[in-house]
Amino acid sequence: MSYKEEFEFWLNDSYFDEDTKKELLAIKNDEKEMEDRFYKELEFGTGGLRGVIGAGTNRMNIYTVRKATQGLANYIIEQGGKEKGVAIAYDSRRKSPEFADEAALCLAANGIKAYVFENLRPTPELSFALRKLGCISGIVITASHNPPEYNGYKAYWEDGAQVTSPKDEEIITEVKNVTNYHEVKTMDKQEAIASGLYQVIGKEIDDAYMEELKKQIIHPEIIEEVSDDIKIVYSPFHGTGNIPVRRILSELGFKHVYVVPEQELPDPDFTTLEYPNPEDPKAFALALKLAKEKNADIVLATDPDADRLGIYALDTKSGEYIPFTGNMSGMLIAEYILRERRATNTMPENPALVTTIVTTNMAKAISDDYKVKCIEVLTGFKYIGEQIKWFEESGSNNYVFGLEESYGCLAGTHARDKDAVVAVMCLCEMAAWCKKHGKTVWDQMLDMYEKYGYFKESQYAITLKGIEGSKQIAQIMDKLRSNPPKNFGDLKVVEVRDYASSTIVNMETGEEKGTGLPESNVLYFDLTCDSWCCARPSGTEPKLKFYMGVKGTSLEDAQAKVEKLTEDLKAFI
Ligand SMILES: O=P([O-])(O)O[C@H]1O[C@H](COP(=O)(O)O)[C@@H](O)[C@H](O)[C@H]1O
Ligand SMILES: [Mg+2]
Repeated sequence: MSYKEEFEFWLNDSYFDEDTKKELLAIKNDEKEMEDRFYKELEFGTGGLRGVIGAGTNRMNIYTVRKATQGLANYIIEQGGKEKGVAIAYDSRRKSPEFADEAALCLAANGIKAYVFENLRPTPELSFALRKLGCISGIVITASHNPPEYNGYKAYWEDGAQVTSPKDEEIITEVKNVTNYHEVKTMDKQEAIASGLYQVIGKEIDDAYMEELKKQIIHPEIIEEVSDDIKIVYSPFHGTGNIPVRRILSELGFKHVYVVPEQELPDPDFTTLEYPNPEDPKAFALALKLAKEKNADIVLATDPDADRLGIYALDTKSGEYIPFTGNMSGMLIAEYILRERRATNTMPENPALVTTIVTTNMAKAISDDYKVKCIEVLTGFKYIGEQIKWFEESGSNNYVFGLEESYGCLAGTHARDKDAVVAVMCLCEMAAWCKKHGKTVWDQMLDMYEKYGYFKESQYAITLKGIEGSKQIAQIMDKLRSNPPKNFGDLKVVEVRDYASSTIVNMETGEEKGTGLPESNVLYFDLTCDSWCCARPSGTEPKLKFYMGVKGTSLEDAQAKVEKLTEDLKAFI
């Protein structure tokens, strides 16, 4: 069907409700809007389905949620997993509880039991819950840190990680095969509850999740020692982190935790923020204000589904709060865990740290220092989750820590997705360790730069929306691919990795080798002087992302180098 036919179908078929039709009637003279809403179906990207809430096949609404779920249900049945059930969580976004119920009732109508959280919960808790309950699959209704007009659908499999290839493709095929909306099943909620196909979950899972988190604490005695002195400001950005983060910090004995009052309660409009993303410094305005009033040591914020953590730490010398990127906070936690596990003899045999191809190279320097293997995977925490599954299948427990540049990490294997609740906990333990040793978290970061090297990374993204935007993104990638730059300013391109064709080409010798990773639309340039840059279309937002990294001789030198590389890279776009 053309987009116009699809539009007419939604407008006229009895399957769609009156509000949906009203919404569509209002845009009937707006060709562009009509095309954007109907030219395709929402696609599974890095983090499942993600789209603007509204009527249309390319939007998040009860019909697209049900259809995706029918596809998932068909797949579950085909895989023989029907008896195991599916766990469902949702965040504080507009329509999140409704979409969660739609998904649950579609599963129930297919004879698959749905375990639905009583109210909002963090994404990592769902990852934990589905394994705890022995489910075949899991769903989180969330668009993570995207702007308020978005919602989404993260899909998990039995091992607790978001689906990767070939499962994602197999599920997508099943969803595509649902061509008739009338084939999508649903049932009455009361009936589903009465027949035992809709079960509400809550406290028992929360308690078990908290217990698992606590197992990651290495030095409870240090927390106790400094608990009177250390001050923490925290914001859940109107999302799911509020209750679990407060609870874990209080149970561990942290006494001075100040939650940003304006951002404490769920709010689907994220009224106090432009963009509820800890990557955005503007999102920290209220938290930093409170931190100054309280003279806090550290300032923490989690995104709405509580799988990303952003931090600022007080530099007592300048009196300023210093922002930490996801790479920096990830390294602080990684170094602490690796060091203290070595010191306490609690490191597993053949330990491994898992990072992604766009994560800081400091990860490699630290893991070398502690004789820990560093494994690099594609962008997307699901690939880190997949490694944990493979470790487990091989009968080992090598996994120590996993992190990516986009503010996500995971200590422990209770969840198979990034977990900002456990990250807050580890970060606060590390901050307590710093306090005990008379230094700030920023001092610790400086010590790490001095020891491992002044690694500095940056990101540059261009937002290109809609059909035109995705064409432009494809064109830029094609241009870079067909005619790869030989140098970026003074930095020479040593190797070009094209993850789409799984090849690494040496620019001097022409020698070719494989990337060893699944195919993905990513171009990576290895440059001279320990520098690199990388381009990839985002799988969750209409953006083309460029990542770069350098190694300097001092903080200032690294900063200048990364700025220069960013400018030189812009010349190719
Ligand atoms: O959005 P979240 O926090 O669920 O996070 C998701 O998207 C991020 C950004 O992906 P992309 O660069 O493709 O937009 C990924 O790094 C992350 O692993 C994934 O879980
Ligand atoms: Mg998130």
